Amino acid sequence: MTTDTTTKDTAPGAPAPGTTVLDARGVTMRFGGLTAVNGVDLTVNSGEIVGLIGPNGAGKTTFFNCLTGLYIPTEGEVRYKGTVLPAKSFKVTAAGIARTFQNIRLFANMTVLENVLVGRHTRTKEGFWSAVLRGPGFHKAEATSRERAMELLEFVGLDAKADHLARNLPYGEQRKLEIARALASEPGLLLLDEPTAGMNPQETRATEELVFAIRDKGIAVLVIEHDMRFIFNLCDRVAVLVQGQKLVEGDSATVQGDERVVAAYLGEPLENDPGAAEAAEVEAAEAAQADTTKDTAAGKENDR
Ligand SMILES: Nc1ncnc2c1ncn2[C@@H]1O[C@H](COP(=O)(O)OP(=O)(O)OP(=O)(O)O)[C@@H](O)[C@H]1O
Repeated sequence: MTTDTTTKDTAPGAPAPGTTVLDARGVTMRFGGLTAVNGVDLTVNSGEIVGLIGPNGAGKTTFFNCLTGLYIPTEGEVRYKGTVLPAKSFKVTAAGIARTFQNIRLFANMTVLENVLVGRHTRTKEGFWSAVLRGPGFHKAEATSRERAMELLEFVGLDAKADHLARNLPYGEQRKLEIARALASEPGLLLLDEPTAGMNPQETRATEELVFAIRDKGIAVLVIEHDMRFIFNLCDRVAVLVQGQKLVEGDSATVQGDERVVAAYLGEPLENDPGAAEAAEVEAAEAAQADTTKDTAAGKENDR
């Protein structure tokens, strides 16, 4: 596990160490009669990886949407570095919050590099006419953007595939590309919505390392995930949402040991439950072994 907290390679949008980056207070989101998120407080500080977990339908994605300007909370307030967030998602991105989505949203027919360049648009000052006239300012900005995009691709391990079409990447690499694109807006806070969904154990492990490396660049991270092993390995702090409300918040050991959390998940097996597959495999192998032993014993009986 990478635990190096040096910030020698600090990202441009990274906040000063130890500051509150995100401060959500009393966030409530109602859809008609349904209260999807109910008075949730959550802070994320610089240098922190915070996890948001909860059963299906607990309100995690809705809460994320309230943090990124996709939804305007019915009640409550969200501040980023002390300033109340604007109500438009592109302004939230420009302010310094970037996100990935539960369902990958890449430009499938664009190259890997182009996808990252799209993510840089909130950081390029060159306007429409500059782009049309393609003057020296445009070319310089374009060269800088390409250079930064390639750096980010190298960071996530996709530089060799810069010219591939996004749709031709394997699933795990598409998720990495989404992260590179989000980083292209030079965020101070990165929100990851189920970054390991559909990944195999090796890809999940690589994603864990990538998130640590992002944190080591000074970017605060808030992550939703159903894979508990991933969350508890990764996060400095974990908040548990149940039916729209924050039930518990604390470090991994505190949350894992909280009876209310265990109860909230009862009746709904954890997705990617750590060890469940292996346990099933061992049980099956033991059962098969028992059968073979029985057959052999029976065979020996018959031989007599
Ligand atoms: N746009 C919407 N309109 C109406 N209801 C919604 C909307 N978005 C979410 N909901 C409802 O709000 C509740 C919370 O949903 P949400 O997707 O935020 O949960 P979640 O914790 O992210 O679940 P999952 O882990 O399955 O992704 C659910 O009951 C859902 O049906």
